[in-house]
Amino acid sequence: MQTHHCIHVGSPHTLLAFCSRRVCTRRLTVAMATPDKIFFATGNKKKLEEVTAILASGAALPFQVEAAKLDLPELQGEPEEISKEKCRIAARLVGGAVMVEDTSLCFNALGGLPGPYIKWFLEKLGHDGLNRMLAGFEDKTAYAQCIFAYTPGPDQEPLVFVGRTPGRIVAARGPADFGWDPVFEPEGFSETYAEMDKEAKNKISHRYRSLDKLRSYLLENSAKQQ
Ligand SMILES: O=c1[nH]c(=O)c2ncn([C@@H]3O[C@H](COP(=O)(O)OP(=O)(O)OP(=O)(O)O)[C@@H](O)[C@H]3O)c2[nH]1
Ligand SMILES: [Mg+2]
Repeated sequence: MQTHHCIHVGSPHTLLAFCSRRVCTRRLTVAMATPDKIFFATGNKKKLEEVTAILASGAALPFQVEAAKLDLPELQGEPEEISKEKCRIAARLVGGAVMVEDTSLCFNALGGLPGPYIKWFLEKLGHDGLNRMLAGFEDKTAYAQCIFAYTPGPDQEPLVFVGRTPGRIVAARGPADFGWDPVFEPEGFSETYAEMDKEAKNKISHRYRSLDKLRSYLLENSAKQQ
């Protein structure tokens, strides 16, 4: 029997095994195991409520999702990179498989800003201030974006899943118990996120769209292991 000395090159969700023998061109693709438990790391109670409801409303998962209450840093840069780096930090802190998400609110007239910095804009300006930022523009359209990042462990590169819901910025309507929900009216609806039933929001939201992609990935990946 020949002995192959293979090196393993980690890509986000596969282990690619390349044989190091020059004559051998064999390349194996092995799906990365889905762990039994995945932490959802966030410091935001409302996000956790929505994630719990979205996961409960879909197909049964072959792994457990456990909340990890962490105070994760607010990073700057491109939204996908922010989410990935947040995920790397969380994976080191929990020492295992983890998912995080980073949420942006992007005004089209402002080239996508405030984007990932919406937390500070909302905190400093409030709902009225967010509306006033668009006072000089005809275009009040915006999109809500959620990017889940997932890694099976601290030594693996995170994968990202982008979910977007288009809409527009309006004067605040509805309960003010979650961030900018009162000023965001999703396209095709006459209610703001805040005025909608939780269930209705969770069927069309940026968070649902992103988490649904991650869920499909995890289900597919765990099916491959059966
Ligand atoms: O009305 C809203 N509807 C939503 O669906 C929603 N999702 C997030 N947010 C707010 O937007 C900022 C994102 O910043 P963010 O992603 O860094 O979140 P965060 O710092 O609160 O938690 P985390 O980073 O620990 O997970 C924070 O102010 C969040 O409160 C939302 N507001
Ligand atoms: Mg944050």
